[in-house]
Amino acid sequence: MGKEIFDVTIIGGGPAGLYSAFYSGLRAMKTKIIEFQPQLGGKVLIYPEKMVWDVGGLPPVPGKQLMDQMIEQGLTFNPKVVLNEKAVSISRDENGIFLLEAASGRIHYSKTVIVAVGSGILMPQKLNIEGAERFELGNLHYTVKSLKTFKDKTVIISGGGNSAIDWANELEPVAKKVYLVYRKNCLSGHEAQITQLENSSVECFPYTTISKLLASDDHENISQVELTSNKTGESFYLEVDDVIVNHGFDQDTSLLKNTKFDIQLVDQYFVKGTATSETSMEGLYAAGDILNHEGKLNLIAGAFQDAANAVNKAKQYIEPDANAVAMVSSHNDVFKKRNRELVREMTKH
Ligand SMILES: Cc1cc2nc3c(=O)[nH]c(=O)nc-3n(C[C@H](O)[C@H](O)[C@H](O)COP(=O)(O)OP(=O)(O)OC[C@H]3O[C@@H](n4cnc5c(N)ncnc54)[C@H](O)[C@@H]3O)c2cc1C
Repeated sequence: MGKEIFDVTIIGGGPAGLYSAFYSGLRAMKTKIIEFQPQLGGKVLIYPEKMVWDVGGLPPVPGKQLMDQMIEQGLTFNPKVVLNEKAVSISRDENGIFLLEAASGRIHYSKTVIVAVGSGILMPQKLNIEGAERFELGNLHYTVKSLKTFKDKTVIISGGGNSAIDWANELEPVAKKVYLVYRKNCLSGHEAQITQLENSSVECFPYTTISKLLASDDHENISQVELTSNKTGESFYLEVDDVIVNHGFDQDTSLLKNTKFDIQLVDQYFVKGTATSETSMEGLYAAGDILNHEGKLNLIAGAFQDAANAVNKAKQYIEPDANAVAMVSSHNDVFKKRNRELVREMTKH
């Protein structure tokens, strides 16, 4: 089978990658997204229940809804989406075509590349207890997908960082009882969140670790946890309905280090680029949290701007006579047919 060459291949399916895919379709380029996770959404997958206030033009919106809308927009022009695919290195052939090698052994061919890998591949640090993984389909959670799941439940949260504290505070009014266990004496979170926690009914166990998980009769769920004090070595048991673990994330940032040409990096990770998303390699652009430049805004709003700039540069790289920027959507012919359908729908009632 001949190799299929795309105009733009975007590595990373978070906000920057998704908006790049939308904009690339808008500029009529053949587009592919490669994403390691089994789903699109990027870091927003970590906070589906948190309210996001600072995306321009949107009233406060839960992360999940924002993510769903970004995915819908990103897929407007039907880019090819390759999930469960880890890009491991980038090289170029003698004709300047980029070769993206994946862990699966596949090679993706592209005229241009947009690196939108955010903070790299994030995997939650798992509970270090033998056999714990068998409860992951039951009541052992590494993220809070929906607060409702924990309504009137007895929940234990393990972790002393920002997210663990946030979850404890958010679950306190929803759950029957919330316990928080952490290895050290102090919590490392925002002052206001810690004060809220201290004034709540959340019961905290410092210097404590979950040392054992005891299964329910069906063997699928945890019914009790054994907690051990790091100071005295003494153990005790708590009956729980759910266990939430937030021990941070393992980060795989190897892609740019394995890349077969020099890309200028900042702090050995971030791509040193321009305010218009160019990197030190022609034809290769960056967008979102991975990009570093003087005007960089590490927000979703900033990712959108980087993405549009990256796509505009990619378009001109492939077609030097193309306009530097795309027509605004209200005047853009590609939306004419869709607008007619939308107006018909809006005026139906
Ligand atoms: C808890 C939390 C709350 C936040 N709240 C807000 C907020 O309220 N407002 C706001 O504007 N911002 C917020 N942010 C920041 C915002 O989420 C990021 O700025 C945004 O997600 C960056 O998007 P991105 O596409 O650059 O990167 P990411 O969202 O990190 O997406 C990168 C994607 O690339 C994939 N990837 C990485 N390496 C590879 C590889 N080698 N091969 C294939 N795929 C790969 C990853 O799996 C990931 O899906 C928050 C962040 C966190 C952690």
